[in-house]
Amino acid sequence: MSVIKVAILGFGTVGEGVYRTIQSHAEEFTAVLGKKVEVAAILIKNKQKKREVREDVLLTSDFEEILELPQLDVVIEAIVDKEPTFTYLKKAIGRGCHIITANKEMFAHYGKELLELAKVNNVSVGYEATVAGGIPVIQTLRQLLKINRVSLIQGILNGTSNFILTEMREKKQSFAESLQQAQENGYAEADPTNDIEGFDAFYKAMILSRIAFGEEPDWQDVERQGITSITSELITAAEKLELRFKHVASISREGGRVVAAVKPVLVGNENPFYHVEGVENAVNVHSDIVGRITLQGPGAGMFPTASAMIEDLVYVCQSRSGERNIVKNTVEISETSKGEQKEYWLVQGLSNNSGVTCIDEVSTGINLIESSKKDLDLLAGQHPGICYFSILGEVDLAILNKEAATVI
Ligand SMILES: NC(=O)C1=CN([C@@H]2O[C@H](COP(=O)(O)OP(=O)(O)OC[C@H]3O[C@@H](n4cnc5c(N)ncnc54)[C@H](OP(=O)(O)O)[C@@H]3O)[C@@H](O)[C@H]2O)C=CC1
Ligand SMILES: N[C@@H](CC=O)C(=O)O
Repeated sequence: MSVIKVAILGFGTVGEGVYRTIQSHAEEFTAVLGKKVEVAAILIKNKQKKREVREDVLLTSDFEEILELPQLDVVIEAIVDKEPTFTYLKKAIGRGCHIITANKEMFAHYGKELLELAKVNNVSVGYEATVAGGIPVIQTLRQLLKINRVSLIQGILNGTSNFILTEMREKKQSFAESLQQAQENGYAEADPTNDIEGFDAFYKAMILSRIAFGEEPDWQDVERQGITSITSELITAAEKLELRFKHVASISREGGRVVAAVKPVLVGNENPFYHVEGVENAVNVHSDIVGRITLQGPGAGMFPTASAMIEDLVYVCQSRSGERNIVKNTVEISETSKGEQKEYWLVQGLSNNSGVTCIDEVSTGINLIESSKKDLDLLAGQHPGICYFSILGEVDLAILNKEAATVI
């Protein structure tokens, strides 16, 4: 029986998960592909560290040794940083290998080049694991995009942030304790700033934007905010309003251009994101024929991510070119959200004489207010201590037992 020879770059949470899954699901690969899949080599940084791999696997810290293997069909990349990753993958494509990556930072920056290069070299690129861990969102979007016109994508795209927010709320743990737990579970990036400051979700949003809308917004125009400003006090105040903090990326086409934002928002029980807890991610796709669909599943971790990569392994072995005939059918959403209309916000740090309509002081120094985004942005520009979070959907004001709003 012929064999598909694979190299895995990286043997951390993801790389080891891919290796172990290839061993544990050997029969399924053979049944689906009609060929055996064999890991020929693994690239690591630290050669002194003990790894549990078969003796016939080449363990090396020199990528050139991998390129020189007599047979190499697929390179599966699970290392960190843009470089040397991009260079390695270009070389792999040049050698005629299909490539599969989990590295969203690298792919958000260089995905376009890699896809073009792959096309020229008649090989395929799998990047399902770059967005939302184990959820097959990229394959689903590819499928949806054939006829449906997508208008809006919203997603909880970072497992670490969602895990931290859940732990803080449910277990009353501190931010630092919750982050440490996420790191121990293998969810966080090597530099967790990427998770908690929203860079990771931003990269994922840009990858989704390219698939769904055929283009990305200007990166400078994307509002990116992480979860570091969310304190236990804010979480408790939100709970009093029966709301939960979720870190949400949204991408849509408005006014002839693609717009995106990545930031924490508040959602109520009626919102599908309300019940997305722990390391789970979820992606809502709004499109004209099917309406709204929600995909939900584990957004990080060893085997969920390995699942996305080994499904890609089947995909690249069965297809012969990168991006095939995707027609970018998208539709504009109406321009109602230009920041003019009044919305509800949870705001911390307002001083008296702010001139805003306060519905209630939910906790000391934390107010529920009604304002347009434009006015609030203006106020925050004048008073940099203010932090504010928009509430998606309705707020049940009956919870507050309040007669009337006041201007403060
Ligand atoms: N963790 C997760 O849940 C998910 C992670 N990803 C992405 O997958 C990638 C890997 O993440 P993860 O497994 O968590 O990371 P880890 O830090 O657990 O592992 C990284 C691995 O890459 C190796 N490595 C790093 N840099 C180099 C280099 N320059 N040359 C050779 N080897 C290198 C390390 O070697 P050594 O062991 O010797 O230190 C290690 O084995 C990242 O891009 C991440 O964004 C995507 C989806 C989910
Ligand atoms: N650090 C990332 C890992 C998966 O992409 C996350 O927490 O979502």
